[in-house]
Amino acid sequence: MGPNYSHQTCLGVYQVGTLATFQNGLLLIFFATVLLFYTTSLFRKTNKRKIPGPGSHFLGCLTNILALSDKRKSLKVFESWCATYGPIFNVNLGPYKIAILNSPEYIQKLLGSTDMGYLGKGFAYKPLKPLWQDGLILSKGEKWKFRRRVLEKHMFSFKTLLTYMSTLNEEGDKYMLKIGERFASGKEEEVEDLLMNYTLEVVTSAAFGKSVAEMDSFANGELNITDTINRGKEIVATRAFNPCLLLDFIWRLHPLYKVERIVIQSLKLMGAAATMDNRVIPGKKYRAGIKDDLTAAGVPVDGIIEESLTLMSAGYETTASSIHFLLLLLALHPEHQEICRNEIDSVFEDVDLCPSGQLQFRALSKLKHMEMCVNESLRLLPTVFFFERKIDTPLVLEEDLVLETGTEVAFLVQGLHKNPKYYPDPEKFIPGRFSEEEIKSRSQFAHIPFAAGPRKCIGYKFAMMIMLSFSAKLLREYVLETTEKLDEIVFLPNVTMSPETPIKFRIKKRLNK
Ligand code: HEM
Repeated sequence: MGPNYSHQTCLGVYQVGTLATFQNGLLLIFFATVLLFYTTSLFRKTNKRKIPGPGSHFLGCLTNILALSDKRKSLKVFESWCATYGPIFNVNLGPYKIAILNSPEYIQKLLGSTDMGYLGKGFAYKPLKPLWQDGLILSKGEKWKFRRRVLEKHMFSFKTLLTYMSTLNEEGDKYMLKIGERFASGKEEEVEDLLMNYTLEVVTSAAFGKSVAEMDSFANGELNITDTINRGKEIVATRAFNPCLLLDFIWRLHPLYKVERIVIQSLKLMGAAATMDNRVIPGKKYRAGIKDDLTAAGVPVDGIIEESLTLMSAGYETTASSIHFLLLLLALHPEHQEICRNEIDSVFEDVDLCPSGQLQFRALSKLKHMEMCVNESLRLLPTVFFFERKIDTPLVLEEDLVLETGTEVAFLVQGLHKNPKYYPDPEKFIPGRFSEEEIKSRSQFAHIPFAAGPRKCIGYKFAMMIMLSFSAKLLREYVLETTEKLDEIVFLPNVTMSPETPIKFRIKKRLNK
């Protein structure tokens, strides 16, 4: 062997004999292959930690679609996935693979970032597009940024929010009377339709300076806003939960496709009515609405229509359902109702905070227990139970855990909100979880009923004002009771979370005021 190994280089042994050269060549190839395999597997390990989840086995796509096929059970399935799979997991819905972020730390990395690559919406919003067009919820990039800035400045600034108090008082008082009439017999009744009409009224007044009746008169009585939006919801929920129906050629064969055409026509009427100038009636003062401000900012008529439809659809039903769930939880917890009522009484009896029974903006900040109850009810029963992004910039969660560009990333809000690490005894209604100290001790990304970060709900402060002022007026006048049991109510994933059957209340006039 001696003479053949006489020439050595730093890279290895240079052979003179042919056989030796061949053998060593094989060895070299072998080692190179091992090295390549090792480094690529290392590379894979550093960049693609295996993400667990119900969709990670080879039949995942089928089992996940089947698991969600029964709408009565789907919200519970979401919750059980969140409880089982930890801070991140994959769900596989046919052509769509979705990474679910299920820990405040990971959620903060995406929602807390201002990177425009994290602000785009994913496949689940496709059914909304024909209805809401390219309004704020669906738009992205510079268009979204500009419209968001204009709407924040004109519709949701502190100064503008203050002006909504008069509508909240006026409409609130009107609906207290309607509630009194509905429940006068002492029988159990539903209240959801009244809440929907009330929030529709306050949102249209704020956004367009018009009442619902005025909007309808502009459309020559052809418009039923509630029906239009309810049918729209049915269409969106049907498509969103059946990935096949997201394919346009299949959707066109579905019976609801024809209904969608009618809903689109009706929405066009609604958008047009929202943007019409108010009739001049001597002595009548209108709110300005967003039209003039958006026009002045250079938004074209089509843009004003799409933003009007978006604000109305996004704002009224979410808020009505959130009040509905709050009333349910207060009816189930008379002890908290009573604490709220004491607090409300002291506000109503203060002539500065509530002159002539009209709640002032700063009165709302005194309703501390009420606000904790609102936050706790949004934790337990978050109306918007799901939202999603499609990322255009890689998202580094850990050194070895990176979500690539193009990944669909979703948030299952109720599952996150029931993590015992952040909310011990998560099924219980404990408003004290939202005391100032408790809030400070927890990541703000552990409570996301309005999402979070730059694309957080633009109307959340307005929604809080509506919820607080309405429930304060209600508890001042009435006592809420129910024979419902929370764990027996089936909630459906109808775009927003809705009870399968109407929730019944007994709302009695208060005797000890
Ligand atoms: C309790 C009531 C409400 C809840 C729970 C709620 C929840 C949410 C959530 C979770 C998002 C984020 C959705 C996503 O990222 O896809 C959102 C966005 C939005 N919400 Fe709300 N919302 C409420 C009330 C309102 C109100 C009163 C308005 C307006 C009048 C409104 C208008 C909007 C708009 C325009 C967006 C899109 C913001 C953007 O993408 O920049 N919402 N809302």
